[in-house]
Amino acid sequence: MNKVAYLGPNGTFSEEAALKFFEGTDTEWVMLSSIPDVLEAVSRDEVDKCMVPIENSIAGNIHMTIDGLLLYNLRIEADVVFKVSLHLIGNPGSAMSDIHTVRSIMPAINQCRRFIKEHALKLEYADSTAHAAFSVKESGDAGTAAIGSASVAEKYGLQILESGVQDHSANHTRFIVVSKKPNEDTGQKKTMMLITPSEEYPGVLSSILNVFSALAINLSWIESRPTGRKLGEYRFLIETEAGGNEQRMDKAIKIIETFGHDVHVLGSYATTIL
Ligand SMILES: O=C(O)C(=O)C[C@]1(C(=O)O)C=C[C@@H](O)C=C1
Repeated sequence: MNKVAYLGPNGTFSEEAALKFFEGTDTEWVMLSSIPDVLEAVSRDEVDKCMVPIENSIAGNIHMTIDGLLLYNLRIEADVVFKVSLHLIGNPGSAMSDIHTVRSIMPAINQCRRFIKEHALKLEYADSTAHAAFSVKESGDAGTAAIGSASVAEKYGLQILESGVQDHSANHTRFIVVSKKPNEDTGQKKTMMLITPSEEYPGVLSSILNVFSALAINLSWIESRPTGRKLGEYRFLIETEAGGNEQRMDKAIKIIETFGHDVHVLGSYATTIL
């Protein structure tokens, strides 16, 4: 049996995605109240794995997940694409015209910037969409609404005041399944690695990217994060569309290492579209 953590309380998108992805497996669930807490639970061996959001098609990368992955030196076992539809949800009896404040987790707020601006709503941040919905319910406040899923509205007895409030109707969040151990699975299609340049010099990133291009390895994702040592000094997370067990990946890593850069593979995995 696997012990799997995700962002709670009941009704988050993380919960919906995790229940669907692990459906039919023998799983014990652990709900935690923030994304950093979920990743920390894996690092402390309190759970075997977790499922966390890493990127959204409207709002972009979720840095608290990326930074937690790096902080705790965790591995990626799988990635999972999940369709997200966001709604403005308020207390029973409240109307759209009553709402002056909107509450949710930052990535969800960032997916709805246009709607929030149009209605000149004040922002309040919560640790999850479900926590925002729960606190709106608990307060009974008619002027504050949450941004969350249709199922969380139903779960907490709230009403949908406006549906589909995200900036674009097509909206997907990519989740990753994270553990402490490297993935032994042979069905690997993508590889995530952290590349830390030996030093800063003009063209350092292009020297790395050229290696993948020369070996015809497509990149599916790239993110730069500060090393924290000095302003302007970065390390790069690069995801390739090639499995870690492919010869061309082995070759790419060896060449990049001969440049003196550090290459750390976070995992090799396949994408599931839920
Ligand atoms: O708050 C939730 O419901 C979550 O599962 C987190 C989260 C996120 O942080 O991206 C997950 C999917 C959606 O993009 C909105 C919120």
